[in-house]
Order: sequence, then structure tokens, then C-alpha cells
Amino acid sequence: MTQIAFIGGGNMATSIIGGLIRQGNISADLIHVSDPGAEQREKLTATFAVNTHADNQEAIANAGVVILAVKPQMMKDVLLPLKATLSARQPLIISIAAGINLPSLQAWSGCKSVVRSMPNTPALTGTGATGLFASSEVTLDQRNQADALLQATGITVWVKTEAEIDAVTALSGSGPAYYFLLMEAMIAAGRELGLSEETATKLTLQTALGAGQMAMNADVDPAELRRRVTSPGGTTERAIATFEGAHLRDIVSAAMKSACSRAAELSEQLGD
Ligand SMILES: NC(=O)C1=CN([C@@H]2O[C@H](COP(=O)(O)OP(=O)(O)OC[C@H]3O[C@@H](n4cnc5c(N)ncnc54)[C@H](OP(=O)(O)O)[C@@H]3O)[C@@H](O)[C@H]2O)C=CC1
Ligand SMILES: O=C(O)[C@@H]1CCC=N1
Repeated sequence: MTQIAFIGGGNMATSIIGGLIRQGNISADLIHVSDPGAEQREKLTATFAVNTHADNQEAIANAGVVILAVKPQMMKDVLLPLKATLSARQPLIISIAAGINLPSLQAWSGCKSVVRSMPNTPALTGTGATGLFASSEVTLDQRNQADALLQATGITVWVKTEAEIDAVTALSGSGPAYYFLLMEAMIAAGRELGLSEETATKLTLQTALGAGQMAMNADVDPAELRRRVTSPGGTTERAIATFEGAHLRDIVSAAMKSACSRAAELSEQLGD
């Protein structure tokens, strides 16, 4: 069976490892994670019983797939010392880093088969969403391997151009944070309306879950679901008018465009 190495065992690696272990198709024995933090390594071993290493070379020694899960700013410094080993072994490389393009990943790793992916943190509960784009050298088997790995954490979508990965980053990569921000705002507003923290939180989270599940299962689009909540002359109408008056759609559009530009900017600043 193929060994999988994670370089970097932080938030996102933890979410993906959690999804893989939870799904049960990959044994924890086959997963090797390297991270400089002793506490982080202990946490990963205690939670998932995976192999952990302080040394990146040890983690990749027998790996058929190497998942790059360090910050974009670290990527070049992390890969260059591994280049001799990686280029000799040619494992499938899967990067999850925002804004590091395929030519840079290929140059720094010495590997031809590189998949650029953009997952998100709900991977931890198997409800992740991942966008993927492969270098032309990636074989069909490797593409299927990357797809199966990330499908263990939720849905996968292959995009047609590498530039679309930056759009995916702005939408689903960063997207959970947008919903969490809305939850924070709703909890705070519920408190202002006199609800306890506990009640406001409980109702906000259950409403988010219910709306998400309804939207997933409905045979109509979110706009129609919104209309069905909005009784003429009722309460929702007032709230929606307030959102529209404050140009919520323009705010969302500007926010996502700035996230997408930041990904492109990272690529320019950090790439070769
Ligand atoms: N968080 C998210 O929602 C998403 C993140 N991403 C991408 O995932 C990547 C990781 O992000 P995230 O998990 O949030 O970041 P984290 O900082 O949580 O994780 C990165 C981990 O890498 C470790 N690390 C630092 N230097 C090295 C090294 N030389 N070798 C091995 N590991 C090292 C860090 O340790 P230490 O903290 O001690 O420095 C840290 O534990 C980023 O590239 C990001 O763009 C993609 C999709 C979503
Ligand atoms: O904020 C970031 O840069 C990373 C990429 C997508 C989510 N988190």
C-alpha cells in the first residue's frame, strides 16, 4: 500500500488526516507527518495514531504521495532541501498551499507529477470541498489517486485552468471563514436582542446546519429557498432589505475578489 507523507502537520493537514482516518480506507500506519512542533506531533499521534517526524526527510523516505501542507511563505525553503530525494523517487506531489503555482512546485521539488489542490477545513468532518488541477505529466492513475485521497474528506472538483484554483481558494478554501464570521455576527446580534450567549449560539449553529442541509437537498436554488422564508410584509423582508440596502452582494463580491487577487499576488511574490 502507498505511504502518504504530510509535510506540515498544522490546521489543514489535521483536517485532511482527520477525514482520511474517519473514512477508514487508509490505515494510520501508512500516514507519516513531519512538523517542527513537538506538541503538534504529540497531538497528531494521540488523536490519529499516525507516524510523526521532526525531520521532513524521514517523513518522505518511503512515500508514494507527498502532501505539502506548509504555509506558502515556507514552501521553497521546505522543498529545496528535499529536492534530491524527491527527484530521485518521483512521488506524486499534492500541494494544498494557496497561491504557489505548478511551475514553482515542480522546480523546487524536482518532481514532474504535481497536483495543486485547494481543500477546506470541513475536511475534518468529511464535509470538505476541494478544487484540483494537475500538471500535464500527472498520469490517470495518479489523478485518480489524488481524487480518491481528497474525496475521503468530502467532494472534489477538477478545474480546467490553474488560474481557477485561485478562484476556488477565494470561494471554498477561505469560504468556511465567511460563514463563521456571519455566525459570530448573528450570535452577537442575538445577544443585543436579549438572548443569552448559550441560546444565541445554539440557535445560530443549528440554523446554519439546517440552512446548509436544506440547500444541499432542495430541488430549487438558494434564492428560491430564501423567498420561501420571506413572508410578504413580514420580518425576514425587513432584514433582507437591510442587507440589500447595505449592498451585501457587493461586499461579498469585493471580499472574494480580494482573496483571489491575494492568491495571485502570493504566486508572483513567492514563485520562481
Ligand atoms: N487553513 C485553511 O483553511 C486552509 C489552508 N490551506 C493551505 O494549507 C497550508 C497550511 O495552512 P494551515 O494548516 O492553515 O497552517 P498551519 O500553520 O496551521 O500549518 C503549517 C504547519 O507547518 C509547520 N511547519 C513550519 N515549518 C515547517 C517545516 N520546515 N517543515 C515541516 N513543517 C513545517 C508549522 O509548524 P509551526 O507552527 O511550528 O511553524 C505548522 O504546524 C497553507 O499553505 C495554506 O495556504 C489550504 C486550504 C485551507
Ligand atoms: O487564508 C489562507 O491563505 C488559507 C487558504 C485558504 C484558507 N486559508
